[in-house]
Amino acid sequence: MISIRNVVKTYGSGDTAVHAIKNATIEIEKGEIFGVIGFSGAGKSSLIRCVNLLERPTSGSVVINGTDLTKLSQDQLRQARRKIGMIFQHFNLLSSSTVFENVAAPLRLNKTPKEVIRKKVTELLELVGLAHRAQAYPSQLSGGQKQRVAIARALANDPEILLCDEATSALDPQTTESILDLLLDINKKYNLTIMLITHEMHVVKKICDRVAVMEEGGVVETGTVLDIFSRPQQMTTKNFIRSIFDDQLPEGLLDRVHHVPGSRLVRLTFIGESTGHPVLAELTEKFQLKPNILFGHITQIKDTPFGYLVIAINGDSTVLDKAVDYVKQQGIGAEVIEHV
Ligand SMILES: Nc1ncnc2c1ncn2[C@@H]1O[C@H](COP(=O)(O)OP(=O)(O)OP(=O)(O)O)[C@@H](O)[C@H]1O
Repeated sequence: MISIRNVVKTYGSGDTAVHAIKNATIEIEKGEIFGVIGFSGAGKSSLIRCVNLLERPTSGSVVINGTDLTKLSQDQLRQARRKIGMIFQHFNLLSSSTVFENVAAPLRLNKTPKEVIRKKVTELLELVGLAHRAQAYPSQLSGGQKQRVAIARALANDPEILLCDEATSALDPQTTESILDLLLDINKKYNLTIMLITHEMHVVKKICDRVAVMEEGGVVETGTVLDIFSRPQQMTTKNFIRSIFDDQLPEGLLDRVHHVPGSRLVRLTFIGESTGHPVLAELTEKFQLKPNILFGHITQIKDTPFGYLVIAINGDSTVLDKAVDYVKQQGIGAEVIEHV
């Protein structure tokens, strides 16, 4: 659906050149919610703006449904962009137009008949829960309501793709939740492909199917959100996951574990059904171990329960090896993070 191939974006030239995207390749499937996460300056905004050519890549291609946008004429590009809606962190609404007129704007540009516009805008405002504010002006709305208007406007031309540039970064946590729920809703209802950029792992955890992690202009890791949470490879990814659950154990606690010879610290990860598995009881029953829980967290990644436990076990090393293997056979991730 969206193929970002070897995209490079350099601003300026010579000594002052900024290499915002060094070489990014991402494939996004139809109907998927794909997140790009990275710290400030990683190149996320530049990347998402290259998808609809708000920024033209310095090299590389952006292929949407088989068409390379970088090869289109201005007129063809205008046509192609109709199928790509976009929302922004600061909403970008027309302040002197009503909510109705903001949503109608893209349709008026296409010279859509008045009656069709009235019907479509009414439908969209109902979808985003703002039918009763059609005659209000943006200044009379809350941030969440403004973003709802922006979403309605982005959907006016029945796009196949919605690009979200830090769409919830200016909103409080509760409003963020409701906007993310709305995005999930429209993704399901219209099988809309959504690409979003964010610096909040919470956003990725709640709505994304897959995620790419960006660092210094490059994509350093890509995978399903469950994979990324259960087996993060890069330090940046681990740091983002720590913003959701910080498994750094306090020094004092580690010291105590370090004083018990033959101890192992094991990180267990439970996904889906395995969250219901009484594995600690089994370690006691089958291996006569006495697991000591040092850290635990259970959460939901999109629709799937995800649990995370750090335990200390000690005993004979052959028994500990067998116990760890047994846990893995039960479909539970088990990674020995420290031997004492
Ligand atoms: N129009 C521009 N002209 C020159 N440099 C730019 C421009 N836009 C972005 N940059 C630079 O490109 C790099 C990547 O910026 P970009 O905004 O894409 O990153 P980001 O990950 O979205 O960061 P943030 O979350 O802070 O917006 C930064 O060093 C930035 O200063």
